[in-house]
Amino acid sequence: MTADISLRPADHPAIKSGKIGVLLVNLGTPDGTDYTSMRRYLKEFLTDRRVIEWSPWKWYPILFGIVLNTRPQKVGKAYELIWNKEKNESYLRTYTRNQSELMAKRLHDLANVKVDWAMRYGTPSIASRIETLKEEGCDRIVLFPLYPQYAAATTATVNDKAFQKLLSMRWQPALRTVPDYHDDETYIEALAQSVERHLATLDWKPDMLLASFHGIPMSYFKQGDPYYCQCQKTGRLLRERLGLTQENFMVTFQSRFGPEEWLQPYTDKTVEKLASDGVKRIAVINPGFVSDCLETLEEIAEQAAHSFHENGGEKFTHIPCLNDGEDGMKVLEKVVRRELQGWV
Ligand SMILES: C=CC1=C(C)c2cc3[nH]c(cc4nc(cc5[nH]c(cc1n2)c(C)c5CCC(=O)O)C(CCC(=O)O)=C4C)c(C)c3C=C
Ligand SMILES: [Fe+2]
Ligand SMILES: [Fe+2]
Repeated sequence: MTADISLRPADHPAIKSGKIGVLLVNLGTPDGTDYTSMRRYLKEFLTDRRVIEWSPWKWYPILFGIVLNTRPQKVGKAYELIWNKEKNESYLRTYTRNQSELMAKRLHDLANVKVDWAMRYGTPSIASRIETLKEEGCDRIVLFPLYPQYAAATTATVNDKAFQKLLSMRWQPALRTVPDYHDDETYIEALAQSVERHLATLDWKPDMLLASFHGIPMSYFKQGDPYYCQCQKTGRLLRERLGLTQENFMVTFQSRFGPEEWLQPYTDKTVEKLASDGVKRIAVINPGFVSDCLETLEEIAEQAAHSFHENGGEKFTHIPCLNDGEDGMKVLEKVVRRELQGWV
């Protein structure tokens, strides 16, 4: 039976439709480096149960009693060192916005597609961007968590947040979530070329290349998170493509948080040990980060470099993330076009 359009009340809202949205989502970032902005950001981040899986009964007294009183100042100072002063924002935000604008240009042949970006924590929120895409007529949305390797703490929490928004909508858009692309050949090639191009600008060659990924607690891995295995595979494919061996290439894990055991080997301890063992020249790449951010620019390019030199190392270089460069955009475009199949 077809609906009788004459039954439509005069005040029934006119709803646009027929378009497809592509929503790029990265982790998030504080709006400023001041205490209040940092605290707001960390509170949203660290109350996410996909990130901290401890029961709130155990975690909240520590979070609200200690962490949120001390960490905002400490991390705010670190953010200040890597703040994009020209735009007054973090680089993660700058790169994510640029990726969205560049993606829109690259998809110009698809007239019905609109591209936008959001952050899991902070602004612009996933809910606000889904709302806008829907208002603009998108009844289908490709949701792209910008993580090459799947982790519940990153990919799943982006998906959760999007579906949570859909819970409140009468006319939901169809939602497609983008899977990981940890072994995609365009991605591996882009990483390899970024290493080769960067090393060609130096007048020295590294004795060791570290591929440093963000860590997760070991318990998350034991419960079935595929993240560790995907990082290992990305690392192996990159090593093979670069023609390196296990003597001069290592996968390590950084950014430990809290007292638990995290994935090992730890990047900071490895950097110290390599220097103490007499390795003089190292390079570090962060294949799991689509864009440079606090964890790459401060923790690796600043802190790890400092610790390498303190312990007797001589040359340290950080290879930038793919960011909004041509090769990185090619990877993101390939994944998006693959996921748009059947819809365009
Ligand atoms: C238990 C805590 C954390 C888990 C698990 C975790 C996993 C995880 N994180 C990223 C990527 C990023 N993390 C970033 C910052 C950051 N991460 C944590 C904690 C966990 N992350 C904290 C508390 C912070 C904030 C800074 C700090 O207080 O140390 C960022 C940088 C954001 C920026 O604005 O620059 C990224 C990116 C991945 C990929 C991951 C698991 C796979
Ligand atoms: Fe993190
Ligand atoms: Fe960190």
